[in-house]
Amino acid sequence: MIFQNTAVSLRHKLKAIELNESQLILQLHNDTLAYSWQALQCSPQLHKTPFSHLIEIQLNADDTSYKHRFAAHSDCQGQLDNYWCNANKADLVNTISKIEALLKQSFLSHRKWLAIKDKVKALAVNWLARDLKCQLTDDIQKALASLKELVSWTETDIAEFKNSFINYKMREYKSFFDRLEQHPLTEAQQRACIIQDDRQLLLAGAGTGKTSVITAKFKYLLHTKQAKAADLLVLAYGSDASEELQARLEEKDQVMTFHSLGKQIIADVEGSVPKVSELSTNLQAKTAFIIDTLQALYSDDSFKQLLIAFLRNNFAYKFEGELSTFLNSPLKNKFVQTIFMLISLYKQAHAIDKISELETRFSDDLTLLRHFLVEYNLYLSNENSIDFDDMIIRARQYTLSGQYTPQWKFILVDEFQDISPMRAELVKDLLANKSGSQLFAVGDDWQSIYRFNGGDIRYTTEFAKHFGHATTTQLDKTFRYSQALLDLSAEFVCANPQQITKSIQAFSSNSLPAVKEVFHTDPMQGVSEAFGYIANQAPTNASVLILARSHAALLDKSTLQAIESHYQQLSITQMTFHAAKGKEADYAVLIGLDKKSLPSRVKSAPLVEALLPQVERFKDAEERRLFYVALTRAKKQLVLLIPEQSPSEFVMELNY
Ligand SMILES: Nc1ncnc2c1ncn2[C@@H]1O[C@H](COP(=O)(O)OP(=O)(O)OP(=O)(O)O)[C@@H](O)[C@H]1O
Repeated sequence: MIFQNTAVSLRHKLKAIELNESQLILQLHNDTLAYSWQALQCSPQLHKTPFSHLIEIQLNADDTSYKHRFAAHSDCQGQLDNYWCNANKADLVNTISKIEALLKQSFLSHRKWLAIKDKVKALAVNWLARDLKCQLTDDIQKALASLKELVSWTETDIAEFKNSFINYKMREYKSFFDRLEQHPLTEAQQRACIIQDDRQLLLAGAGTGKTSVITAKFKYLLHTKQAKAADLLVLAYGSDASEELQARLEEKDQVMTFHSLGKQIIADVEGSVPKVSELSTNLQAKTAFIIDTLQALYSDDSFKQLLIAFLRNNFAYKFEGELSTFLNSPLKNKFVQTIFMLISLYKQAHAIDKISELETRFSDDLTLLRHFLVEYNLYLSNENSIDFDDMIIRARQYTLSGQYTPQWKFILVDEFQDISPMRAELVKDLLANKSGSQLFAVGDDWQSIYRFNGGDIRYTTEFAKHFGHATTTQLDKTFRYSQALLDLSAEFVCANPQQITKSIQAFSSNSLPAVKEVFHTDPMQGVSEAFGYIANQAPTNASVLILARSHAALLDKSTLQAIESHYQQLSITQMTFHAAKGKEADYAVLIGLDKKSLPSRVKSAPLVEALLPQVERFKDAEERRLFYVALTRAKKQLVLLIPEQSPSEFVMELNY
């Protein structure tokens, strides 16, 4: 079809335009330009000017538009649109149907939406810039209606769409979610399984079923064929949690601690499982190493001065006699422990480039520490071994250098509130080196209690800042204890305004008061009164956890044995507040609740403090969370042994 220029003027460089199925041909006086319809960003547009027309052509290849003066035949625009639509409709219809399929197929993750948004934007430029002056076929009209809707989606529309997707999947997989665990999953638990954003944080409180959700999500991803077992990695904080998760999943190899993950990555690259140094596991070996190092270096006067200053500043120890005097003092063990802690923290801080900022403030202590580090590294290399920090450090190096290529599409991390910077960086590296991989972090900022091991609560409270755009949801029911215990423990922990507010309800009611107070003037009298009370009302085989802030505050072995043999109908275990994380029992008996012991204000060496994550502004923030952990272990009743003379300020603050 040819449209001749209807005006004759030198300003009109176009003689005619020719349209056929495949091309638009512009005949100029001295040239011919041919464009395939697909090369045109949108249908050429005729603009009416006072004396003529302009035909405007926009090429896909660049963003400039080309305009030619041309006096048009009246039907020219309709035909231009018609040819362009016919040639480009397959792209529109196919892209829109792919987008629709993508939206239905899996959860609308942030990355997926960004990709869809880009496509929608490009199509809108092509198709929606102006009304097309031709008859549109049904399939084009349908696709354009979808395009118009997608292009106008606001954040609220996206949220609504995601919500209806989740509701649809909850209906579709109802019987799966009902039968997955011993109990049907709650709506919040199901939602956490279905949501599959690139970065997802599930915030929970104590006893809200975090472990149930991790295992359920793992099984859901497999069941819905979004993942094969090899695509999934579950990371647990410690070996207890890892074993519990392994026990609940068939695909046991997919569950690891951070250390076993590091070990596996190293073994993969190096071809053999690395040997773990005895200095990491054996206290005697540690002590011998420190003594040997001290004896070897003590004759160096500068080392001696650094050591004397370190002991004075950190332990108020005055070096008066020989090295042997110090080595026979009770401080020796604490010194061994501190140096090993410093070696570990130094390595962790070094791995994330955090040492330089401490150089000036801790110049002497760092110099002393480096003496130990040199010897330590020599020891490990002679032994051809690594320590626990190396497992993560080396795994990161191999991942960053490309020697190791992670295969996991879905990384699920338990106890996220206690993740340390080095571990968080390893997770980031694994995600960055597997395109499209997703992170599901499950944590409870109210139970973050491992700062002394490098745990940094800010990875949870500022999750998106560290990991990028994220969907955060909460578990809203606790299955462990009554509303009364829930209220008092939540109020206590949230006295710190930095803790994230959560709305949690108790799943079941309990006829017993939340707390039984046992006031005492003598701790032993308190213990026997507490057990008398429990034995009176508890059914046979009721479980009891005796909990204390420190090992020193726990019952001595003979007292515990005496209680166990007196109350054989009860199943009694004792542990520290820290060790109780993740545990539950019918009754929790909290002991050692005196002013001096709780909150603990034991100070670490200043360099240790500086190497650990920043201290929170709120006073005793971590101690408060630790007490919250202890308060939330009891299913039936919490028994508080309160010294009449000097009760802990934490106990006085409880509102029941
Ligand atoms: N949907 C549910 N219905 C009934 N009980 C449930 C449900 N989900 C979990 N539970 C039960 O709740 C209890 C607590 O679960 P779990 O140990 O996973 O909690 P948690 O959030 O890890 O607790 P914590 O942080 O205190 O260790 C368990 O006994 C578990 O079986």
